[in-house]
Amino acid sequence: MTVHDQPVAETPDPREFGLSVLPEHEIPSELTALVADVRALVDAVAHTEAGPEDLAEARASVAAATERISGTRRETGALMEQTRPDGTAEYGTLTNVVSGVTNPASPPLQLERSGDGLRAEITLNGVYQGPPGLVHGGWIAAILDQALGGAASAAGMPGMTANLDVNYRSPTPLHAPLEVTARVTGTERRKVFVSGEVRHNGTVTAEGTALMVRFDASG
Ligand SMILES: CCCCCCCCCCCCCC(=O)SCCNC(=O)CCNC(=O)[C@H](O)C(C)(C)COP(=O)(O)OP(=O)(O)OC[C@H]1O[C@@H](n2cnc3c(N)ncnc32)[C@H](O)[C@@H]1OP(=O)(O)O
Repeated sequence: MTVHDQPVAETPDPREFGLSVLPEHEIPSELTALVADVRALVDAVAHTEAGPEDLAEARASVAAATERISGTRRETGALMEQTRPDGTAEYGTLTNVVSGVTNPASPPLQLERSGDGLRAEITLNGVYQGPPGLVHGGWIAAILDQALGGAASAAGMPGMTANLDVNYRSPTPLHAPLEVTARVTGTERRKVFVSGEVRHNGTVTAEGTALMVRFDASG
């Protein structure tokens, strides 16, 4: 069976594409807690005014921590398998730079099924700064790309972004709750058309449309 033959609601098993898959329950809670701590560390480093002594001590602690956990490494590109309430499986990339649950370089973006697509609430700290006090437009595009690709994937049509179009309607603030939404708006052969928005206090700050081209599993 190819991706093209599958019913829209059924998410293809990434193992069919040669990707490795880790069930969510096998990710230690200590790892997700460490990811949150490292995000806080990145924010602290970006904004610290500490003196040389404290900085040198912090650097030694970070080096020791890096050494401690570097012995074994997971394969890049591994996917996490979650079980939906109806018992079927759902997949997301573990180290994805926009929403990877084990990647502290990603913002804490957790997209969930909602209505006709996906939705997330996220607050971005100063690490994601572009203009003073505002979110960098590149990160807004990245978050929209992830939401749009995720919406296609959640609808059973995972693929690659062929085209992404973003309109920035109003400045997107840092340190403020944002709502991200995305949905599939149409399909044509392997083409999946998606649209999505970022909102603050109900006002659209950015909107995006994308063309996702479904993976060709036929060979
Ligand atoms: C299973 C795994 C699940 C994991 C999911 C977790 C969620 C992850 C969410 C991640 C989110 C983040 C996602 C990321 O970051 S994805 C990373 C960024 N994207 C890329 O790197 C993609 C690079 N490009 C390619 O690989 C190829 O060009 C693709 C695959 C896109 C198409 O090459 P392919 O050889 O396969 O297909 P085709 O050429 O036969 O074209 C097919 C159809 O598409 C039409 N077309 C093609 N390009 C364009 C274009 N630019 N504008 C308009 N139309 C275009 C084309 O005319 C044709 O139409 P038609 O003749 O049918 O009418």
